[in-house]
Amino acid sequence: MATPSSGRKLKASGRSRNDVRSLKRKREVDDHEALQKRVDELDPKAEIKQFSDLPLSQPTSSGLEASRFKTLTEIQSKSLPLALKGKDILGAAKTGSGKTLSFLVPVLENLYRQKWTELDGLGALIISPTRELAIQIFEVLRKIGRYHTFSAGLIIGGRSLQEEQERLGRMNILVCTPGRMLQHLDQTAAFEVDNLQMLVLDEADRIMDMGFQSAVDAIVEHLPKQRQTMLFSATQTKKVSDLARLSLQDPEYVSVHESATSATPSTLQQFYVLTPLAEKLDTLFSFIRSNLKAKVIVFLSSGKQVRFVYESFRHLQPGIPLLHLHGRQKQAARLDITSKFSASKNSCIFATDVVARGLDFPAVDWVIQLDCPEDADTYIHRVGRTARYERAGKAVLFLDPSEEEGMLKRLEHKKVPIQRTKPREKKQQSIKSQLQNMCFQDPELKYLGQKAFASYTRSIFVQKDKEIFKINEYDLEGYAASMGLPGAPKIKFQKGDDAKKIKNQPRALLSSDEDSEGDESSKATKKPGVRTKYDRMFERRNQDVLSGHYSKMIANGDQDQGADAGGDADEDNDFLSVKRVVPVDEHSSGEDSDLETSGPAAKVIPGIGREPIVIDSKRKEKLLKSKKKLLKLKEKGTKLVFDDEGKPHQMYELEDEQAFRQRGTAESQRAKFLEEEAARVREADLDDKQLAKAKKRERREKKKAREAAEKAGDDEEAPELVDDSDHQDPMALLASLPLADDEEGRAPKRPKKWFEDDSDDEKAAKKKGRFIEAEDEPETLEDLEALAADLLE
Ligand SMILES: Nc1ncnc2c1ncn2[C@@H]1O[C@H](COP(=O)(O)OP(=O)(O)OP(=O)(O)O)[C@@H](O)[C@H]1O
Repeated sequence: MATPSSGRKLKASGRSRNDVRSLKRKREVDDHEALQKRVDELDPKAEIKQFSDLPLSQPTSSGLEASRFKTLTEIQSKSLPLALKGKDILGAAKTGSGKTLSFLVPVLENLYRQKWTELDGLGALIISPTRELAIQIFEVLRKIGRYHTFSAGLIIGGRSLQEEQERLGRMNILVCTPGRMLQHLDQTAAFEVDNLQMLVLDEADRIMDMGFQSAVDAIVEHLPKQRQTMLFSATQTKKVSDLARLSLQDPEYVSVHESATSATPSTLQQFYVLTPLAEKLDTLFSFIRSNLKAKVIVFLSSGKQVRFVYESFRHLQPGIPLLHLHGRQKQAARLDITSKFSASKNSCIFATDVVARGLDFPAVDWVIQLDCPEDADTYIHRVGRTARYERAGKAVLFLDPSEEEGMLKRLEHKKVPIQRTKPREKKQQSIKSQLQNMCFQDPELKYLGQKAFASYTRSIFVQKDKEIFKINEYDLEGYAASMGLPGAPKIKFQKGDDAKKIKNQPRALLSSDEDSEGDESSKATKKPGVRTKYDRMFERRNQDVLSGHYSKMIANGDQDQGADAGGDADEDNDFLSVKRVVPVDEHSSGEDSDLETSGPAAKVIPGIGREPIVIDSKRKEKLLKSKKKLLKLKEKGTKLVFDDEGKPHQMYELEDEQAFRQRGTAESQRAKFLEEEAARVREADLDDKQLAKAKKRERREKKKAREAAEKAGDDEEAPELVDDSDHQDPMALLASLPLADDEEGRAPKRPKKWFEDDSDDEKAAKKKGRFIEAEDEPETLEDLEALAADLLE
């Protein structure tokens, strides 16, 4: 391709525009042919040291030069000649050793040599496991590819699908995350991949593992089989099944640390400290306090752990800027945080494994692994955030005594040199009481702590390597206390969960809104209720990591029911939950009463079922004093019966088994019970019948008397038939009312509406019929006798 300077020279010589164009084209053709020839002649085993010695196009060479890349790293020197020749590559090299250029340079070059244009569609697809890494790769591509005319795009979600769809059709090179890419392949009609020449998987072992398995397999299904495929990772494997899944053809395995004595950079110093679970927050805080001028990354096992440690340490103000990063933050916030950390000279970032792979933060001094990594590979990637590209760096792994033996064995097996160190006694300080205080005063922090505790315990429980992670050997009570919690929350475990599968699940599957800090389900289920000043406060304070937790706490008040539904379904997947045992009167006296201390004007109505209600204004107080309102909030009560001594009992209680057996076998007791009950029913039946008979007789007599009075035309005397005592007795009064068949007492007939059918009339007639039947139906022998006597009369 002609550079701007060559164009100016040609113009100056006075040739016509067409001449210039055809000359330019010829030169390009010559360039391409010469370049192809150089590549064909390139010895793949040649030890090339400089980029300038490689057969590279002018735009790529210029881009590398402008980015100040001159000398090749070992992995680049070994893999680039092969990759430029179009070979499939399995590349393995230590963290920070320059793998990114090992695949980006061939991507640019191989498309360039094929004279790829916009009309040719997608030529290369680069897949990364995380958004941050995809962004980073894209940035490097932009830097070294700045003189090329290819169009390149970043497909990582976080913006509207439609927006991405519109641009997708025009892209030559795409950097993407698996989930989003698959979404486009399935949904974007104009997106053609039939022409694809190259597929690259960065952090390939991670992309090929369980969490991404189905997405990656589905993506590969869409791609043409005839292509160049390159896999890179610091922990690359030669798993045959993976190679088959990606249909690699005679891949070249390029490994630069297989023969090395260590799998980690030689400039990295690695230590571990034995610190029981209950002391590790103290040790971490003491460490941070002693390294205020350093740039530190602290790895934790879950987003909730990250949030709790970040939030509580922030309150303790250790004297160094604190940041936190996890997969559930909004994309913009994540970008902001990564760039803040990159730019900072001294700061401490608490993070999940979302930053463990590939991220190239400059000049990180320390990598602390507060929670033990799930395996040695994760360890290697985490420590790889420091000591990058020949720089020095230090890493400390915190190990519970129960984890020591198992983890050291795994690290040794992976050629990780690590030595024990001890925290300085003098510098060790305890933050336990401060955390207790904070949790007591701040229910949100306590809630966050409980969630963090649960997620930590869960992460231990679901770990596959039981030689390292022995759940019963951790001092969980002590850990809860060290977090400032009033007790270890009860955790309900569900067996059969696969740690890696859950952990590695693409976010799109974990939550429908992969960017949202909170989860959709809780949004959807949140009922409109009384907005308290705390609600308003948290809406304003949406920068605070706790606000999401507060709203969940409110939305998911039935924690104590052990339900945990809706609340944290996003991350917990509901295979375990915090299960607080709340005594009946706890709200009034125990734990949650500290809600009261969180606002001077706030009151808490305790013990009305699911959650305390914070009242912050007189109007609301009045509102809630209404019995009707309270009844709505109340759970349905349980019916109790009281014995002679006034003790409450459930309606149905199981009696003492021994006493039951003493009374005979169940069968005999049943027979006896049936017999007794039958006798009782017979007796009651008799009484009922007699009563009914007496009433009927009375009614008949009254009717007769009334009829007699009517006949005599002496209507005024009729009421006299109802004596005084009858007025007191509602039954008697009812009996004096006109009967249903009595014309006078009948309600005036309603005019029939047009849309009415006759069924109502029929029903009424039937009803009437039944009523008359019931009135006159003889039930007993005495009834029949009375009826006969009536007839005879
Ligand atoms: N040839 C080179 N000359 C100078 N610097 C280089 C060269 N290659 C890479 N680097 C620099 O080295 C650092 C690490 O490179 P890169 O991120 O590619 O490492 P990596 O092997 O992919 O690491 P990880 O395994 O952690 O993903 C980057 O800052 C990059 O700019």
